[in-house]
Amino acid sequence: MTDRLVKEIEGHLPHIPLEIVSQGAEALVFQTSTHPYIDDPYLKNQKKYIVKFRPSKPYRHPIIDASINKTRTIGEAKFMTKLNKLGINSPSIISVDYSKAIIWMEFLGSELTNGDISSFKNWLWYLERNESEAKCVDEQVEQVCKKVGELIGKLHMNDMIHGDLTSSNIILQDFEPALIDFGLSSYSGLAEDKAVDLYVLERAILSTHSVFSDTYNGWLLEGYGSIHKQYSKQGGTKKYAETIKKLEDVRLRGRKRSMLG
Ligand SMILES: Nc1ncnc2c1ncn2[C@@H]1O[C@H](COP(=O)(O)OP(=O)(O)OP(=O)(O)O)[C@@H](O)[C@H]1O
Repeated sequence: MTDRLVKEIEGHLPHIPLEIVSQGAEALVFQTSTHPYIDDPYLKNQKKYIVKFRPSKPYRHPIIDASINKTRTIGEAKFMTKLNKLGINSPSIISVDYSKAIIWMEFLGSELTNGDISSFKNWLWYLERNESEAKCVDEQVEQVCKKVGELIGKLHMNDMIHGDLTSSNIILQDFEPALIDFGLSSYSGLAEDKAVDLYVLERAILSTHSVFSDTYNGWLLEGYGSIHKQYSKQGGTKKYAETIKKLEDVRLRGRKRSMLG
């Protein structure tokens, strides 16, 4: 991390111990042991919190830059608040400072035995590297994949689109999946948008967990379908059929694009 970024975050949060977790194009993500108020006993992890900060971009006009960061922080925080309200597994928001582009949130997940965070991706990789083939497709993996599908089903039944569904944006907390990273999220009831969300995850699974991708993707869609069945009174069965039909179109477009290079 550059000195400029260190200074910027230290200026906003003096005396708060911050440990960098990730530096993306859009945001810096830190882990901290400090809760801004009084510790909340309902949070899954005590003494461990996440601070997501969108730093200023020196190549943008400062007023436009501040406005973009503020809008994106508000967008992400609102989306998370709605998820929290609907009971769709995701980090609880602890505090948001729109003008400083900071979201303080619940830390989800734990360390795998190799020290990596228990994202869906890291867990599947861990199994692939350390366990037998049978273990990579055992009942527990099936359950987790189906739960991931159910989670996305709930999201889509509420006309919410993640926008960046990858196996690293799904964190396992005691084998219960939760969604993170809503920087590209949006709201849409269109089957096309939901199909693209599913397609992004399908492609991510194919490229990151290629050996068992067909099995994993099959289970994910089973879970996705089962939630829609549960929501049949709200039109879930019809919505599922429309989204899956669109998913076939999106896959076809993807194949055509890759054939054309
Ligand atoms: N609530 C959380 N609990 C535990 N770890 C988290 C949490 N939020 C983020 N992380 C960790 O930080 C990493 C980066 O977070 P995130 O994906 O939100 O940032 P980003 O991709 O840089 O953001 P953006 O896509 O908005 O630019 C995640 O992959 C995960 O390892």
